[in-house]
Amino acid sequence: MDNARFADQLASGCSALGVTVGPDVGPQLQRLMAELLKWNAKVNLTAITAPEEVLEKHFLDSLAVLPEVTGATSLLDLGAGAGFPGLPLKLVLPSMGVTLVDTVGKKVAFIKAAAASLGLTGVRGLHARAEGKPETEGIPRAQVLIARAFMDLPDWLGLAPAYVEEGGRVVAMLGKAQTDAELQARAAERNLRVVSARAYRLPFSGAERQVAVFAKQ
Ligand SMILES: C[S@@+](CC[C@H](N)C(=O)[O-])C[C@H]1O[C@@H](n2cnc3c(N)ncnc32)[C@H](O)[C@@H]1O
Repeated sequence: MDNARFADQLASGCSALGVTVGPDVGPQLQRLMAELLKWNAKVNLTAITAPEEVLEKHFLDSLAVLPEVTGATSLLDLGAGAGFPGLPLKLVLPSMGVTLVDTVGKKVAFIKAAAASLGLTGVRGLHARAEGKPETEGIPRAQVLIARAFMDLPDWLGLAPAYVEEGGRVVAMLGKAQTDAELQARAAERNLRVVSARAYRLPFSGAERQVAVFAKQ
């Protein structure tokens, strides 16, 4: 994808999602895509490899949750894989500290290399398994905890509160939308409350997504 097409697709995708990004973000995302595709040719990081799909399914889907994340000083992305949604969010919110955790060493190695190549500060890639014991795992708590495609919602909500600072929130990016009643029920089981829930569609494929935010009762 050439520079002009990338810029055009990013602008129209952001506009469809109702999010705004600064002028530096496009070139940074292009560099991130180049790094991802270069690494992916050698080590399997993601099944999404067509540039148009990387832009939509990784980058724009990550940026779609900017409204839920903006204002946080720290973000913890559990099960970040090749860095989604944490890396694109960091590009738009550069003063936010971001920790990205994964059990797979090569994914964490990529996150670290990509952050270095982009000259990002305040990004930490952590090779660890999240099992609900942040101290023993060496995983820092954050104001906002986020995950995409990580665990089933009940398991995720069981694990998540341990990683959230007092007054913080849990952001769940869901491929399969839940009804309000289902979200309320899942939250109540874990002594959480639903702060917000919002459905959206990816701008080009029209694929359905949902983002739900939870806080401690
Ligand atoms: C389906 S991938 C999603 C990756 C990324 N969030 C995305 O949406 O592209 C799930 C990731 O979670 C990681 N993972 C699974 N269980 C984990 C755990 N307990 N702690 C940390 N990472 C875990 C896997 O290695 C995998 O990279």
